[in-house]
Amino acid sequence: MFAALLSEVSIRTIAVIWVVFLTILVFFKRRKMDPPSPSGSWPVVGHLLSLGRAPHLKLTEWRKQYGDVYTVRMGMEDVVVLNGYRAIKEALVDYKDAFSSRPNVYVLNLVSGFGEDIVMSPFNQAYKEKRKFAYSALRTLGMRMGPGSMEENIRDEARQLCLKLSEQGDAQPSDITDNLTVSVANIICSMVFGKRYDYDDENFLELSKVANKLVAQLGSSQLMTVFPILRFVPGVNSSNRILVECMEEVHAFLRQEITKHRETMDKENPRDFIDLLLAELETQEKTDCFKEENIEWIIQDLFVAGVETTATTLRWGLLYMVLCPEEQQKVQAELDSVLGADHDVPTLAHRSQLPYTEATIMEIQRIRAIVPLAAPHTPNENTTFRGYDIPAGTQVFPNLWSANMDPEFWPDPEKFDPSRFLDSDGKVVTRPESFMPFSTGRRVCLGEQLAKMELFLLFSSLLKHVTFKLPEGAAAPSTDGCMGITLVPSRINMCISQR
Ligand code: HEM
Repeated sequence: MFAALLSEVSIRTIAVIWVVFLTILVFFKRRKMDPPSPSGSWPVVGHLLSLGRAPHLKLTEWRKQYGDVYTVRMGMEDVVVLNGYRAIKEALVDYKDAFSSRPNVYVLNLVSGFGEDIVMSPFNQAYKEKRKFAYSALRTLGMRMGPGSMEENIRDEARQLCLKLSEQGDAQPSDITDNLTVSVANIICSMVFGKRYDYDDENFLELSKVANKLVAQLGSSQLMTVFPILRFVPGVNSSNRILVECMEEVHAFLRQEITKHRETMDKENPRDFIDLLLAELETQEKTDCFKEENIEWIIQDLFVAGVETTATTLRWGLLYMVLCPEEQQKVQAELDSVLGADHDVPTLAHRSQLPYTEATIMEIQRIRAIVPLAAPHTPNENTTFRGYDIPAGTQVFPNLWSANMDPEFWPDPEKFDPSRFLDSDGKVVTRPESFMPFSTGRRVCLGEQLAKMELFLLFSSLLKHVTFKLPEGAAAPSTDGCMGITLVPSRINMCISQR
């Protein structure tokens, strides 16, 4: 009986100790902390319906309620959204080792050769070598002086563009999107292929048509980005097929150009980006990180990431110039005072003497961040950020729009006001906080310097030679824009008068 009592007591004791132990364990074990998430997530679609056609606006609005770091559900997947300058900088700069990779997203993988390029490459040794090479090639080409230099190529395009607009005349209001796209594409062609194309060159027109189709298709493949399974659904998967066909055409063209370069190149005197790539390939073969197949994908990156972005920024610029004619006049007055009666297009040396023009370009990039959610990032491994657990592979969106439009840094953010970027001496404020059109950290835009050169030379040349106006009695165009792979303004017909 004693033995039975003992065993009952000890069983009870053991049970109590076990319960206490488990309670302590549960209490002290740190609970997995997910970032907060807005209500209204539906099965299968998650928050997609609430995000609507302007996700950057909804995500920025949710910041007020859910803070700088929160989660939204995109279809069946959780996405962490970083809002505001501080959270974005902290993640992409202070935690750069954690947040510099790219997630596994089917459509993006498809158009990047499954990470063979730079933009969508996971953060690894091969990425570092591709980016290092491309960065130094752009620098090498950018530092060349005189005829054939990057600056001279851009100035040539600026002249051609102004000439084209003067030929069109000002009788009929017109939209100049296509002209801008040709100019910017030709700048990349000069840099990559060592030659520009005439506006009516058949090869060039064909390539532009395919490239535009590719970009448009990418914009309309967003449903497949969220639900990759749709690529197996007959009928619905047509966009997948079109993407593949467009890419095959682009790559066939690129292969031809690469072959021609290989046959004619002189290693000692690289003419352009392709020559530099081919020369690099020979040295890189030793490390095995940077291979033949990367070449086409890196070149494709320069076109996909470098043409629509720059042309779209210029389109927003002209839209704000017609909406704010007093700002257009201020820029033109500054250009006239510095350039005088010189009819040629400005040079980069004029930049420091044209602070208002420079500030206007910065304001255009602030008020309409054309890549409002940057490109998706992901942590390489499970990461704790601001007390939240973010598993490896989770998509992370840096909401650049929320930084550029943050009222704490930019009072009355919807007001177009270039003077925000000038200090009390009228000088341009360099590196202002909370201004991130090119993102920040390790994956910051590779073409930032080139884009800045293009924006300055093309925008100042246009305003030096031409005044843009809305047709008499026309309604003010919307500044909402439409989200594709970039935030694009609607096409607007403008009166273009020679100055
Ligand atoms: C106004 C024009 C441009 C804007 C606003 C812009 C903006 C951006 C943004 C926001 C990103 C994503 C950064 C991130 O993931 O955090 C990016 C990446 C990139 N951009 Fe640009 N871009 C522009 C022009 C260009 C040009 C002209 C080129 C090259 C010719 C270029 C090449 C790239 C590349 C290669 C990446 C990927 C960088 C990486 O993942 O390491 N961009 N750009």
